[in-house]
Amino acid sequence: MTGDKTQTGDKPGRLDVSALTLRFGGVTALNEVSFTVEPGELMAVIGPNGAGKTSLLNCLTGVYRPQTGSVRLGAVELAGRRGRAARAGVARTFQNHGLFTGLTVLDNLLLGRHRLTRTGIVSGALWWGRARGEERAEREHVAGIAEMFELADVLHEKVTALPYGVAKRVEFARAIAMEPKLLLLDEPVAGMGFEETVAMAGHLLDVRERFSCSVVLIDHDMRLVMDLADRVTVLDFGVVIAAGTPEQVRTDPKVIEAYLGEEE
Ligand SMILES: Nc1ncnc2c1ncn2[C@@H]1O[C@H](COP(=O)(O)OP(=O)(O)OP(=O)(O)O)[C@@H](O)[C@H]1O
Repeated sequence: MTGDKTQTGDKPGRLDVSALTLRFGGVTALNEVSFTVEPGELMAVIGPNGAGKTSLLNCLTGVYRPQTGSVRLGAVELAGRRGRAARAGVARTFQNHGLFTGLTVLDNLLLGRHRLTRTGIVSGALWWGRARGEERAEREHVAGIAEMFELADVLHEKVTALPYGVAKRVEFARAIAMEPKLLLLDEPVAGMGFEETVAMAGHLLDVRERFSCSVVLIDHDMRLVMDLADRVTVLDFGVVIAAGTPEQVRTDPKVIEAYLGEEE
């Protein structure tokens, strides 16, 4: 079973976050947070330090169990259901990439495909021919993704040998290899220089053009956010203080006030 059938009319791949409240003791990290992301849409979630962005991502992946509220991806309820998110088609990148550093780029990308491969270990042993055929197809698929992310030259390198910016790109590519319905990007350009940031922004645009997954992007780089997002949700002390297009949010007095003193 992959999830609860909650109501008819749920759009596959639509993220529906509803009245999410998460407390840590006396701290309310998220307070009645609601928003939706349509398939193919890029939603940026921004806010000053401690606003609740990471807590939100952890609720979307079922790592944190909110006290109240729901997180639905299509018809599947994810809130508090650890382990269900990946099966439901959620892929996430991390602030400090979450790759297997001792493995090659190719193996990391193939591991991203694991959820999607049909032949398990036992059936693979029984149906060796089918397993071989599937493996070949997987390698070809992954090679195409590596090409898209300009990783073809480093496919057989171990991740540990790669510069940080390239490793972040590998992680992004691995998330795409999972063919996600919902892609969660946690500070994809953090720690990158200007050129690497521009390159990453290009890959983000590429992904938006070629795939129809819903995307939630968290980043402190306002230029990236404002350039790429279709809509922006602004959190402050766990509360949604503004939501709208980048232009609407940029000029919102509540947002300007929340960020006063935050800029370098
Ligand atoms: N595991 C935890 N235990 C207790 N309090 C927590 C925990 N995780 C987060 N918090 C608190 O919840 C609030 C929101 O934190 P969160 O890390 O989600 O904010 P953030 O917007 O991601 O911040 P940053 O931009 O600095 O990463 C903060 O007050 C934080 O101290």
